[in-house]
Amino acid sequence: MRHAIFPDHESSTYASKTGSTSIICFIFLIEDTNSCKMSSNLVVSCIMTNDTTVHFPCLITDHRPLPVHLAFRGISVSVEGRQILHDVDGLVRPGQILAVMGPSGCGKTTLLNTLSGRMKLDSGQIFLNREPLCKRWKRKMCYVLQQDIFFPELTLRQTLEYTARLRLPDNMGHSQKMQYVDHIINVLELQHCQDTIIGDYLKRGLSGGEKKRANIACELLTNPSLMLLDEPTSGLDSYAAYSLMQTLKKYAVNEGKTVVITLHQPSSQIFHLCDKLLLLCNGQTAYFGDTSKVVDSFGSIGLHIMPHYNPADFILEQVKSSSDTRQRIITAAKEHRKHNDYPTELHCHSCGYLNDKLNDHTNKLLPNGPYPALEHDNLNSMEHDVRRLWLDTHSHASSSASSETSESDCYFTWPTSFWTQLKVLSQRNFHEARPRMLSKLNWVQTIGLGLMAGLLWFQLDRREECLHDIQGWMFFSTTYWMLFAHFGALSSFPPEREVINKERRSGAYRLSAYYISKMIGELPLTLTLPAIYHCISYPMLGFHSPFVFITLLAFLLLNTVVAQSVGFFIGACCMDMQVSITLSALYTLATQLFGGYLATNIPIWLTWMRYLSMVHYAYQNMQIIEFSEGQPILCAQQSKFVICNESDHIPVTAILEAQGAHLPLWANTLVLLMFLVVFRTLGYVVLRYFKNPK
Ligand SMILES: Nc1ncnc2c1ncn2[C@@H]1O[C@H](COP(=O)(O)OP(=O)(O)OP(=O)(O)O)[C@@H](O)[C@H]1O
Repeated sequence: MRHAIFPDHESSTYASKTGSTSIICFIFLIEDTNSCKMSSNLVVSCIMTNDTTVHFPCLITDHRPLPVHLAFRGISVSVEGRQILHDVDGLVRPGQILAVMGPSGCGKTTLLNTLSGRMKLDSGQIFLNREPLCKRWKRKMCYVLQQDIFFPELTLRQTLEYTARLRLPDNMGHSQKMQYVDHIINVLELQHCQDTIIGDYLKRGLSGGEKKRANIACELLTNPSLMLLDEPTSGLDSYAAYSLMQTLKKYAVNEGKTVVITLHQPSSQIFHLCDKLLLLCNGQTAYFGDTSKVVDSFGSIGLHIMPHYNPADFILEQVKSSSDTRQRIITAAKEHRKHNDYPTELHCHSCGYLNDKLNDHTNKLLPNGPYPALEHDNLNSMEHDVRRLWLDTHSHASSSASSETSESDCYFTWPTSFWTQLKVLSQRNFHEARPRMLSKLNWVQTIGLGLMAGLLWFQLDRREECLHDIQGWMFFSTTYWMLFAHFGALSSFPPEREVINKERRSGAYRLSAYYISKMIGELPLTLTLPAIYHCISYPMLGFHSPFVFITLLAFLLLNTVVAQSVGFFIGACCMDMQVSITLSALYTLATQLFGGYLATNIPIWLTWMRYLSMVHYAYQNMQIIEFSEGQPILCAQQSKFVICNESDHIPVTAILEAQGAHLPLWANTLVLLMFLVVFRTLGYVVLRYFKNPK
């Protein structure tokens, strides 16, 4: 182990060679400032490997490219009582690509889910640099899903910038984060499409291959040490697939990344880019070892490849052929485990590294740390290097790892503070929701409707004959904006939920920060259109005081925000859009029916339903404001109000009593605010405790 101090960490490349062995350098920034500035000192810890030149971008303390040595052994996983993986082993080192291959349904994705900590093991062990997999390691790994999940309206660059601001730590300056975005764009050769929107099936944006690269770029931003990629080449043409794999290979080698990738039917070029191969057959290991040796290994059991045949196609055909052949292959793979060339780390199935208390005790007695099995093995030079690497990174990874390590013991911190998350997510929410919520069509609809309502109820007199029309405008306005906000929230949630779940799974931010930022980011957008509508239609109706104008607007907006909260809650509860639409239709229709305008003589046993109607409270308050201010409502000659026998005008109380029981202004306002708080809180609780992505 050698250390060197470099005065200038802006230099992004460090390469050195000593004789035939080159040096991989892990750059650790000793923080003497809040951000990665020119004056900061760098400690470069150099560890011998037989790798080649290494290139590092300017990185940050928390995100130093800690190399990861991934070993898993005896992995068995069941889903719903069915065993998917049986006793699967594997090992991959920094700078290497491990390809997981096998026929469809053999358990490739399940294995990646397991390695990423998203699925529980029945038995087996997963170690990263000798530490059992735990939540803290999630920060050091990325999982690129098969599906490309993004906000379609954002450009590639905006997507990457928001991801960088959210997932890179606060002690990294903004310009550094942007520099890092540039670096990743260059690495993945995405310069030409960085200002193109991601797009979806409605609006064209990035091509399929560019989306795949964008997906990988988002994950690379966190500078993960371990990359898990689920079929990144599927759906790409052979050139795009090869080019992507080449980029990944270059990146893995240059930056010391450990890569595990599932592949369906790779070309022979892609196949040979992978260093290690784990071939699965019905969840069992059919081969694990060097990719270059698989054909020989199959040859040794009588399965010979024809000349010029793609080895990937050949081995897949063999594991899909007769059950006899499959059994032969699986038996040979089991036999291979006993050979000397099988990785030493995978030999011992029953002993743990750090979980095993006995080992732990022994380790304290051993000067070289907790890995007795290696001590006695005949290690080749690579094994020595790896062991040294393990011992070293182990000391950086966890100083407390000498005791039993469990999920709960692992120290986990968010990459950014709550306030950073709140700020960035609010901006992103605003940015992402603006084209959707303030679309041209929505503007046309709002202005058109405002004019229509204004013309329909134009300059109404304040007479009993017009009372029903004034109430009609109020009821229509509250109901329309209730429906608009409610269904808007409902339809925005399902597509967004996918992105949020993906980001939450990778531990990018707190749910609370997301939830509050959604309210903050979307609030101005939610309020804009109803405010425009009100500004157009109410003056046409008969503007009589600025106070009434503003107060009516306030209640219309409060009603809109409350309706949006109920929409979020139902959207959060229902994974199925059809179910949420049905529930929402029932609720909003009931809200209208019991609002107090369409039906005034509600059967006694159903009157309690009106208290569940948010429109009821907003409508009541609007009437209180409208009819208690300005000119009184004059009685008709044949008035239905008893009070008109004694007076020439109708007081507000008489108007409200005609609709049944009513509450004072403050009580209606309080109930509306309670609706707001209760439904927002319930939405959070559902997302937090019932829809928590694993
Ligand atoms: N949640 C689940 N419930 C029930 N069965 C499941 C579940 N997840 C996976 N399986 C089953 O486990 C097996 C392995 O699935 P997995 O997705 O890991 O396969 P795969 O090798 O990745 O397939 P493909 O190459 O088609 O993506 C399949 O038979 C699948 O039906």
